[in-house]
Amino acid sequence: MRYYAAPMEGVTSYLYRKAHSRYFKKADKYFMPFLSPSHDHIFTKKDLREIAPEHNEGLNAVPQLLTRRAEDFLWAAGELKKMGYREVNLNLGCPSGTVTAKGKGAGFLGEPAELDRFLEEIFAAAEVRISVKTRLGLREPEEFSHLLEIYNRYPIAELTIHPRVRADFYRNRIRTEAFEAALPKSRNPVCYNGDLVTAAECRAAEARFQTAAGLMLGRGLIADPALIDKAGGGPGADKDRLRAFHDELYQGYCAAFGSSRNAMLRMKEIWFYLMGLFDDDGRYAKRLRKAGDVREYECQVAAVFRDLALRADAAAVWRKSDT
Ligand SMILES: Cc1cc2nc3c(=O)[nH]c(=O)nc-3n(C[C@H](O)[C@H](O)[C@H](O)COP(=O)(O)O)c2cc1C
Repeated sequence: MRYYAAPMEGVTSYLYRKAHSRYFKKADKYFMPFLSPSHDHIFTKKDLREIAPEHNEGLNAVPQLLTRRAEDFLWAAGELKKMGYREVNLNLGCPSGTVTAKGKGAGFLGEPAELDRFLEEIFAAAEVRISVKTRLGLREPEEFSHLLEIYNRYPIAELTIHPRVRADFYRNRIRTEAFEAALPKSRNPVCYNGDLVTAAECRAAEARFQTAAGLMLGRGLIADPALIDKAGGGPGADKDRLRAFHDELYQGYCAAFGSSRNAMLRMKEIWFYLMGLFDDDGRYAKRLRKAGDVREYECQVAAVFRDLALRADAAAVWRKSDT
């Protein structure tokens, strides 16, 4: 089974991809957090840093676009092709209110006729492979049968399905049975995404979705960066490897931001998930979260590595706070 790293805005930057692939089993694909191509067809500095080929060397990195304008998608896909990318992913899953209000991300799923026209235009003209990351619908999982009819009209390189609707955000029960029903009906290769946190869960998904082209890991992989190693029967991470990974990432952010404070804030996003791998009753996580300056942050990180044992499987600590 192929394992992919999910795009996570604010978490899976190019520095994250680089450090992850250096210390742990490389994902077969790393999907990048979305870029929103602007009407004036200029990438921002931040976008350029993410997609720079030299920042993604040696990785199968896939840029993702969030837009509902075919013209803007085609411009960005053309630029990405010039940079050497062979696949571009379309975001049809983002549930954020500011995104869906503009009919983008999961919001686009509520306008199937528009979406069909958009897909027709981009598939007619794009010179790169186009993959799609979708939810089951905007409001109801029943919307998916019509959406799948539309997807089946186009040669989608890979259709990643996160079996929730927009209204579920990233919480609520995952609708596994809806994914299972859709899998044989897709004419395009399908990838599963959602709530895989332990190696046992990954292996169960492999067994249950044998015809799937891949499994995409999001929060579970941030919580346990060795999850792909473990799913393949390999060893988990020890504290030394995790510490080296942490330090490389932290130092990378300090250098890239020119500010250790901003680097600390970025690292706290990662710790929100990564604390799940440590046997903590909540006290260390709280101290880390509350660290007000860099010295305090570094002390708390040292304490976590010194005092806490690693769990065999990461705990999905984010479920408690309903992210
Ligand atoms: C903080 C955060 C940022 C995310 N950013 C993106 C994104 O940029 N593009 C995207 O398609 N999905 C994004 N997602 C969704 C994830 O890619 C994934 O679909 C979701 O977390 C469910 O998978 P998981 O249960 O394995 O985490 C994001 C999710 C989270 C929690």
